[in-house]
Amino acid sequence: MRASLIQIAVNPDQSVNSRREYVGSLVREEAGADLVVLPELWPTGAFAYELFAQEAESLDGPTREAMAKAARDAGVWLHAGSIVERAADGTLYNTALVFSPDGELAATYRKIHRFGFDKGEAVMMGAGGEPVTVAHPGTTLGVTTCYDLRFPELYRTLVDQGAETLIVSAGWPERRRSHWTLLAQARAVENQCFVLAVGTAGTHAGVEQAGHSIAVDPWGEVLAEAGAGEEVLRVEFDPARVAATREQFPALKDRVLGLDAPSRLR
Ligand SMILES: O=C(O)CCC(=O)C(=O)O
Repeated sequence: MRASLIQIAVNPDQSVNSRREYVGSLVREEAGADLVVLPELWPTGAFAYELFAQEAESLDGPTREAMAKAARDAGVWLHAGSIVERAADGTLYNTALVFSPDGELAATYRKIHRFGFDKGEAVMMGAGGEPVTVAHPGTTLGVTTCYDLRFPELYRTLVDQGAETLIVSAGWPERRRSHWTLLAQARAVENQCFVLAVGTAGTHAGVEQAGHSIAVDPWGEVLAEAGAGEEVLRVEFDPARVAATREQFPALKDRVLGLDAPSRLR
């Protein structure tokens, strides 16, 4: 399985349309990959809150059109990062789009854990409520977005749904880069899954981005890690290692279920 993690900078001087063209051209260059993954909210930038309403689009909008075409042209499975989705009732969502190689929209995922506490997407967007897996022919994908990475119970749910490769599409700040790396490895180890975590580079809306997209194997070893700048991180892995790891070290079988705490502690 060959995966390409496209780590771009969200340059505020570039129009959203020209960024769509740019990202489409980067996806086309990955023809031959089995999976291409883009970061969270790359059309606007994850922290460019003032653009959310202005650039919100429906699931039939310009990003879907551009990314469907890029997936088709390249003949790849494409996790096209996320967009600010405007739903029919006007609610905004941080919604990830996954395309099959014929350009069909194979899945959408509305981010469940909204970031910002009392500002940003936490107040501007609705919360998704459905964990999403995708039956890629090589491996079952679990689809997650950025802040979700801090909530292990979501990943356990995805594992229960059959996920073997956990995708984290993000716009993670440099200030908490150590958490990013640590949590990506933790989610891989505890779930005995591959983790493909893709962030953005550069600075937008005054928030320096961590970059450092990372691919981790089911033993927690880092297969590849990007630097801080724009980069395409290419990684090859054998999805059969998930089953092999779970057989050799069957910790998932020792789970004790039913210990759930109240859903909100504060
Ligand atoms: O949890 C974090 O530190 C970063 C989360 C974030 O930036 C996001 O979800 O957009």
